[in-house]
Amino acid sequence: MVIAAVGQICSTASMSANLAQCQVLVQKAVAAGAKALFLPEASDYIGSSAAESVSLARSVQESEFVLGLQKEAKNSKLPINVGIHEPAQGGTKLKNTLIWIDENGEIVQRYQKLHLFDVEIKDGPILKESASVEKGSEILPPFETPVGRVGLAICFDLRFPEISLALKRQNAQIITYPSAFTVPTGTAHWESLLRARAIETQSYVIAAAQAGPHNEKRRSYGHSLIVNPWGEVVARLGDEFSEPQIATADIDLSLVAKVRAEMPLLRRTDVYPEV
Ligand SMILES: O=C(O)CNC(=O)[C@H](CS)NC(=O)CCC(=O)C(=O)O
Repeated sequence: MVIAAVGQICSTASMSANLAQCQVLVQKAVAAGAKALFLPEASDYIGSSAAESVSLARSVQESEFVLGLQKEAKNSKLPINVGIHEPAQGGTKLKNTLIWIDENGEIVQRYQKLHLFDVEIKDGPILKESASVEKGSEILPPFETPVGRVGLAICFDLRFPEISLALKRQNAQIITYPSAFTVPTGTAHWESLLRARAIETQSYVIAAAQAGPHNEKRRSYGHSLIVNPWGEVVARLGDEFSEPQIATADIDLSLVAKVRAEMPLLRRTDVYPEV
């Protein structure tokens, strides 16, 4: 068994303050004996407008946030999965990406969010991610890590089971959903969707969440979770945002194998398409 840590922060437009929050979480994860730390979507910053978000984006070679976390990973020998922004080609948009920094501080995997969050909910959030973000175009194959074989997805991707099913078919044992869910949609759907993805893929689901007010206009739901392949919540945080927090869980890969062996989910791909 190995311990995984899920981290919860409240990012603002200040990259240095956000890095400081993540540094606290690295120390907490190391103290808890974790072998990997999972951080939320957009940990580097959350801007108060599309224009501000685009103007803050830096390449990983020039991002004080990413360089700082690489140093932390290397010094602590702790792999870190973290959501960031990167400038897209042309300079008018950015990419919403998720990187895996290994225990040597190297960026070894990168996934670009496939589904963008464009919503107009009456009395609820109005957000148009596609105005400032370029969508990704591929599912990243799962890769080996000290906590198991990890498949990457981000936030709103959670609502599209095709990605998690494809990752499971490619042998993922853990699926990540780093997020910055809105409060109304999180209240209604967050835990149900995460548990459903864990149950139907018979995988661990690790979902690090942004929590609390990022600026005057925007607030996130929090409630970071780790769910086991039987659908049980094995680590949970609340909506706290006053200080960065972690929760940890044992990742038991023999449980993944047991659940899959006891209840094989054999797809009828002769009837519906395989994803
Ligand atoms: O804006 C940034 O910098 C970081 N990106 C986000 O916070 C994204 C796009 S606005 N948030 C979501 O996808 C929330 C999804 C959600 O809440 C749901 O599916 O219900």
